[in-house]
Amino acid sequence: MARPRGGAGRVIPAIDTADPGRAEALARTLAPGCGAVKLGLELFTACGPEAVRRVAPVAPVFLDLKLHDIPNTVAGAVRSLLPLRPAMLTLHGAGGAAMMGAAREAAEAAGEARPILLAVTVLTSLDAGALAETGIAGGPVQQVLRLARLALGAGADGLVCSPREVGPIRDAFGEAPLLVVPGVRPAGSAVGDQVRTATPEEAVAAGADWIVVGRPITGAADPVAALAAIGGALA
Ligand SMILES: O=c1ccn([C@@H]2O[C@H](COP(=O)(O)O)[C@@H](O)[C@H]2O)c(=O)[nH]1
Repeated sequence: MARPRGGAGRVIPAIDTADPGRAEALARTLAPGCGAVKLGLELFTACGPEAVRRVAPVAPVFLDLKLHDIPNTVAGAVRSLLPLRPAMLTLHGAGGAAMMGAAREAAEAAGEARPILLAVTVLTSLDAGALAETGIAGGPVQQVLRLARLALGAGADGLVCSPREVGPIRDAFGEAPLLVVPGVRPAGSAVGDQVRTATPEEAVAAGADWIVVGRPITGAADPVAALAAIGGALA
């Protein structure tokens, strides 16, 4: 999947539902106005690979399963997912270099069709206090940069981070890493459980390649119009 040049191609709607019919229908209506669609844990735990098979013919799939286990197990999970031909796949950077290296090695078996491997850094729902409760002092930016270095050194193609860390990552690592950014909220929309947020325009201006937007699109009265309004305002 090529790096987007701007506009609607930068937007990845997060389709969080347990209903595969709704997922497929949303993907069909949103696909012409976006770069890919994101399917995650809610759909996959409800319906498994079949849900991905239904959506994959409609739009490139960012499969956000956030794999996090011992290296052998994660490598096996990546091998099992390859037949679904996801365009992008996530694993947790906190799983460590050996785990991410094993995932990369397993993904290589797909050759040209290898999914983009993205390391999730610090979840966008965590602030400094919540992160400290997990034993990590120093705040999100420091931890994101630490995990970014580890992940990029271990073979990840890019990172998932909040809009707040995009600038520091670009300063530290330049243009090479692909940056996929959730925690994005159009001005005036409900933040919900997201904590480290910014607007779509702010995220892209900071250097995000793709932005992930879920509920502000899927919960809108007119999801196509909501997506178009976001994509249309982006550089
Ligand atoms: O740090 C992360 C990593 C992944 N996500 C996922 O992105 C979407 C965001 O949905 P919204 O409705 O726009 O909040 C969701 O699927 C998360 O699992 C994230 O938010 N933060």
